[in-house]
Amino acid sequence: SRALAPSRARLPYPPPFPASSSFSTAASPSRLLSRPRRGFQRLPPVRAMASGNPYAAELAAAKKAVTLAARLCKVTRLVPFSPPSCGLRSERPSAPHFSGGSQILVSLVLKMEVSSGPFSLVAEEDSEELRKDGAGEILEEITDLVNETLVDDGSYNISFTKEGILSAIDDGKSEGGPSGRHWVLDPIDGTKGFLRGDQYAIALALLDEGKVVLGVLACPNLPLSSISNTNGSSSGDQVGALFSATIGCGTEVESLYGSPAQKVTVCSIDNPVDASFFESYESAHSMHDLTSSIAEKLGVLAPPVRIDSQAKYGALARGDGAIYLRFPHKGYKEKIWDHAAGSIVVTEAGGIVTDAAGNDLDFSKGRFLELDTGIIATNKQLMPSLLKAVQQSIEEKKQATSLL
Ligand SMILES: Nc1ncnc2c1ncn2[C@@H]1O[C@H](COP(=O)(O)O)[C@@H](OP(=O)(O)O)[C@H]1O
Ligand SMILES: [Mg+2]
Repeated sequence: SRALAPSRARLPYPPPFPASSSFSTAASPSRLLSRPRRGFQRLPPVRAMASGNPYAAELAAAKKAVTLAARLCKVTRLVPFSPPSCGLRSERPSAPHFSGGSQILVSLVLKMEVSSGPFSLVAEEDSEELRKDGAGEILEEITDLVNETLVDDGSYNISFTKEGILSAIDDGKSEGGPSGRHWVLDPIDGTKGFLRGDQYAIALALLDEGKVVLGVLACPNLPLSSISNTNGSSSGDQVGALFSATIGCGTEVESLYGSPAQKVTVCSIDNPVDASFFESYESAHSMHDLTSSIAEKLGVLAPPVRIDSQAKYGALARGDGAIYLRFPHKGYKEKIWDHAAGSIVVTEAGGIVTDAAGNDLDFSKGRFLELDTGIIATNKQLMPSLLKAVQQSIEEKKQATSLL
């Protein structure tokens, strides 16, 4: 086992986990994990900056948490060929490892870094599958993934047992709501994109008294330069973008692997003819026929840019495109973790995010959003004509359906 780096955790060790038996100081046995070392540096210790940002400490913790989770999501494992004498090959753990591992890591880092008040996390994963008979191996592998990511970073002199890992994932069971502070996490948003090797995001937001006050989006496969007029794939460009926004302080983007943060703003296009729009890659997630009717009414000429996950909100926030349209099929209920971080990243960049009736999104109602039909986002100039086109297209679709 490896020597652990000296602790840099801001809080006294051990951190405030429910059961003290849930962590140990010994690293778990190595399971031949390896990760791409793109010149990873230890992430700086989190400290509140005198920046005039009332959520500076929370923002720094959130950025650290999603950056570590993004590293975990890039892990490959070295396994022996068969026969073993043929050496080792690289293999990716399966998707549940990454999603569970990402949620656990974010939960642990936030708990270690943000000490004020009770800890509440509204997140997608729970431990039900991991607690089942026969899930021992996957739990062990997730535990190793988390511990090795923490050890590699070197910020924390700590290693978690399986019970500590289960308890960290269960921290995500909060119902959120209108009062107090709640972290909101999608540990891997855009699972389909993740599985295809396309776009995905680790999306983390903070609700304070029912309002989103902070959001970070780690987009490990998103090019750092604009993806306008592409399908979100990189053509040799540097990938790995980290968007961050705090209420009243604007939106920034930086490299996930370290670069100075730069302010971003939505595009200033006011003629829809010059606009392009983002939508889900998956037609099961958003009605492509409806969005094509909206685009046609607006006079948008460019084809849709279809990419997975809240990377769309990030791309919109830096002006890669002008409009985001999302219209799930009837009966689908949106979850807050699919939009909380993305929405503030766009609004702090000067954009507007509403439902199809033009109402602001309300994140204070628990784990789900209550909204009218769909979600749209664009700049202030285009919103009035976009809303009109949306409502006309929805009306036409309703009438066509009622005739069937
Ligand atoms: N039938 C459906 N309609 C709309 N959204 C759906 C859906 N099934 C899953 N989703 C949500 O759409 C998200 C992905 O959005 P996008 O299409 O923009 O990539 C998924 O996030 P996860 O991948 O985190 O589960 C999931 O929450
Ligand atoms: Mg999601």
